[in-house]
Parts: sequence; structure tokens; C-alpha cells
Amino acid sequence: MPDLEIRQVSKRYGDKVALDGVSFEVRAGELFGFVGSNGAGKTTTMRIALGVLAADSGEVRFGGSPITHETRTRFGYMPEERGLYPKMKVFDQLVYLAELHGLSANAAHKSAETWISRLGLAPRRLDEVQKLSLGNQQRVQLAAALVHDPAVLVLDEPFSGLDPIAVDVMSAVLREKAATGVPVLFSSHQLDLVERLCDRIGIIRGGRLVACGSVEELTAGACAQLIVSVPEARPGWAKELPGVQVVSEEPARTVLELAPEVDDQLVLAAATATGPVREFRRLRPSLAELFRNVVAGEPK
Ligand SMILES: Nc1ncnc2c1ncn2[C@@H]1O[C@H](COP(=O)(O)OP(=O)(O)OP(=O)(O)O)[C@@H](O)[C@H]1O
Repeated sequence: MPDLEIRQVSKRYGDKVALDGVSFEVRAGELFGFVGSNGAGKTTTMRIALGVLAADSGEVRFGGSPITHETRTRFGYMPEERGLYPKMKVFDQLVYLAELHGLSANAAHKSAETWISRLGLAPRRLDEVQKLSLGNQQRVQLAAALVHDPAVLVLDEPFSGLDPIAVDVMSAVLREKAATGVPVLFSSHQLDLVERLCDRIGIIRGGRLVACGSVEELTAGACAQLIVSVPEARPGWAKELPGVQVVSEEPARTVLELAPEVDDQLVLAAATATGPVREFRRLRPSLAELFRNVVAGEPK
């Protein structure tokens, strides 16, 4: 399966610069989480990636070629504003959308049934979409993005408003699709979920991509924190160590922040000198912490 590449994409709405030279790629088989504050430019990027909105400059490529009408029919899209036909029944809607994307009537029926059952919609299959709860409408929307077996998946906040069970179903489906080689791009404000689920993450701020990589890559340069447990240590044992700041100190658990040049093995030696060390581990900053640092002072 091919990669989806967004290259140097810029977009203005009147005077407002919504995107300013955004570039990243979603590799075949990867789950890519797209995060940023409200108004940072996620929806605009995704709509341009799909070809439903034109960029002012830059381009989007799939499998090394520009997006065409033909490639676009192989994209699966879950728009933020949802966009289902409210009065159509769930089953009919999915069959209709599958046929619109080129499936035969028979294949469209089969695929609609498969996704209805996979997404727990069987009891609702003959209901009008407008009569479903919002969470169930979202499941139908996911089914609509998947029913034609897309080669690329782009989902705008697919997890918003879902209950925990639905979050698990959505996560499993996205993972499965990625495992078949499909590039999957989705936006979310649920950073713990993005951190858990995604292979790589892009952080957009004020229309510019300010960080991109795996969580490990993104947090590699961050100030190292250490958790050290020396139950018999005398209080304040770490206070005098050069380049080390004590974040918190409880009897059995001291949290330290190390300046980048400090060798953690020296800290370990100092800890051992004061008593038996029961725990010694580096603490990685969470995506939420990283996000706060990266977007701090975001332009309005
Ligand atoms: N049709 C439009 N006309 C004018 N400005 C727009 C339009 N669509 C988006 N914008 C502006 O472009 C910027 C980027 O918006 P976009 O919807 O892409 O952000 P977002 O990251 O998806 O935000 P959210 O997390 O709130 O969904 C915002 O400042 C927004 O107000």
C-alpha cells in the first residue's frame, strides 16, 4: 500500500493564514495522530488531503502521484460535520455509499452487513440515522468511511463523544485497517488515546507543523525525570547533586529532574550510597505535557 504525503501545503481564508507550509507523510500501515488546539488547522489540512478543499500552494500525493478523481474514490473520510442523510435507514445509507464508490450491488450489500455487525449496529440497521443516538450515528459514520474498503483513511475527530466501549471498537478497527497496510490519519483532542494508539504524531500550531514523530522521538530531547526509591535514605539525599532538581520527595519515592548533561548513573551511585535502591527509572513526559510545552504561547 502507498504512503499519503502532504507537501508544503498553504491555505488562506481571506486574510487569515490557516496553513503555512505544512508537510508530513502518513506511511502505509501507520496510525498517524494529528493534534493541535482549536483552530490550529487540522480540519483544513485533512480536507485538503482528501481533495475536498483546494490548497493555495503545495500538493498532496498518494503513492507518489498527485491525487486524482480516481484515487479520491479510494479514500475513506469521516468528516467533522458528519454528513449522513438523516432520513435514510442505516443499511440503505451504507449500501448507497458503497455503490457510489464503485462497488457492485452484491458487494455493497455484503460490505454494509459486515460493518453493521462489526460496529454493533445490527439492532439499528433499519432505523433512520436521525433517530440514532449521537454515538451510534458516529458508528454509522465510521462504517460509511469503511464500507468501500478504502486504501486511505482520514478521520476528523472520530473519537469525540464516544462511550468507552465505542472508543475500544473504534480503536480496534483503526488498528486493524492500519495492519492491512492502509495509511490512517485522524485528529483528536484526546491525547492519552492518541499516545496509546498512534505510531506517529503530528502537532500543528497556528497553521504550522511544529513537531512530528513517534512519542519516543518527540520526548527524546525533553528534560529527563527520574523516579528513585531508596526507602532507607536520609531526607534530602539528592539535594546537593549537581544539575539535579528535586521535584518531590516522599519517604519511599523521590522524583528528580536532571539537566541534559547529567549522567543518571552518578545519581544511581549517590542513591546506592545512601541505602538499598528499590526502584530507579526514567519517566517519559506524556504527550499531554509535551503538547502543552509545544503549543504554549500559540498565536491567536
Ligand atoms: N471556511 C472558513 N472561512 C474562514 N476561516 C476559516 C474557515 N475554515 C476554517 N477557518 C479558520 O482557519 C483556521 C483553521 O481552522 P481548522 O478548522 O482547520 O482548525 P482545527 O484545528 O480543525 O480546529 P478544531 O480543533 O476547533 O476543529 C481557524 O482559524 C479557522 O477559524
